[in-house]
Amino acid sequence: MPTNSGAPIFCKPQDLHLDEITLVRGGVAVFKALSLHLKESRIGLIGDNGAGKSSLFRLICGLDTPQAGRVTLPHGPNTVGMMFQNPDEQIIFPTVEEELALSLHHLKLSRHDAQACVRDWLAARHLAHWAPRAIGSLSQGQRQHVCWLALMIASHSTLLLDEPFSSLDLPGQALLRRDIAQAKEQIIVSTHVLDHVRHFERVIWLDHGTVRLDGLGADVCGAYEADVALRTA
Ligand SMILES: Nc1ncnc2c1ncn2[C@@H]1O[C@H](COP(=O)(O)OP(=O)(O)OP(=O)(O)O)[C@@H](O)[C@H]1O
Repeated sequence: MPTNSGAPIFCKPQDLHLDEITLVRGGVAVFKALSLHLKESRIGLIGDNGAGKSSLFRLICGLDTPQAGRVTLPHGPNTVGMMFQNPDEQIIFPTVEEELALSLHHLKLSRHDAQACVRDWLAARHLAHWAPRAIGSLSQGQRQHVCWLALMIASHSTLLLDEPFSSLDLPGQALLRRDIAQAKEQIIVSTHVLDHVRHFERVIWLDHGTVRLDGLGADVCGAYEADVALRTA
């Protein structure tokens, strides 16, 4: 049974390699010979709309296959979990406990036992009342939170979070920031709100499918802000 209580234990981060990736979507080349080595525990992904952030995530988790090049995940694709920009693209079950039970499929439990595990896990996080709730009765932000819970209860090595703060209220954003800080998994966050990644050890600025800048969060976020200020002056 996975837990997230107590002090964070950082396992060895994934060592993801993208080598000379070319990806075409809708007839347009999103990436041409893109190479990245992703090994840090916390990585931010920033850039304008259409820069390629979601496309990069889709490549890493195997939803898209590159036309050329290779994505290498040392521990296999099942160790990568993704939180979609739109929770409705991710959630498939009608209740919270059923949705979270899906994340435990690797334990090969009966449906009854998996849902009991989910209820215990939620109770340990003071969220027992969420278990029976119908997904249809949740707000967009609450559904986004369910998607995050579904990732946390699973046993992935790497979590890809595509604009995970976009629908969350201020308390929800603070709680997610705390969860991200404490999580043992490698986490890559795509966001337009730079303060969520400015403190990260690494931020990658994507610009029309290329890496414009790659380095310390504070440096890369500052450079992107300066560029945006110039372009919008
Ligand atoms: N389903 C699709 N079919 C064809 N082209 C797509 C599709 N989704 C995205 N694209 C194209 O791929 C490029 C990269 O889009 P992507 O969604 O990866 O950008 P993004 O950086 O995540 O943008 P945003 O900040 O708006 O979420 C864009 O040129 C976009 O038009």
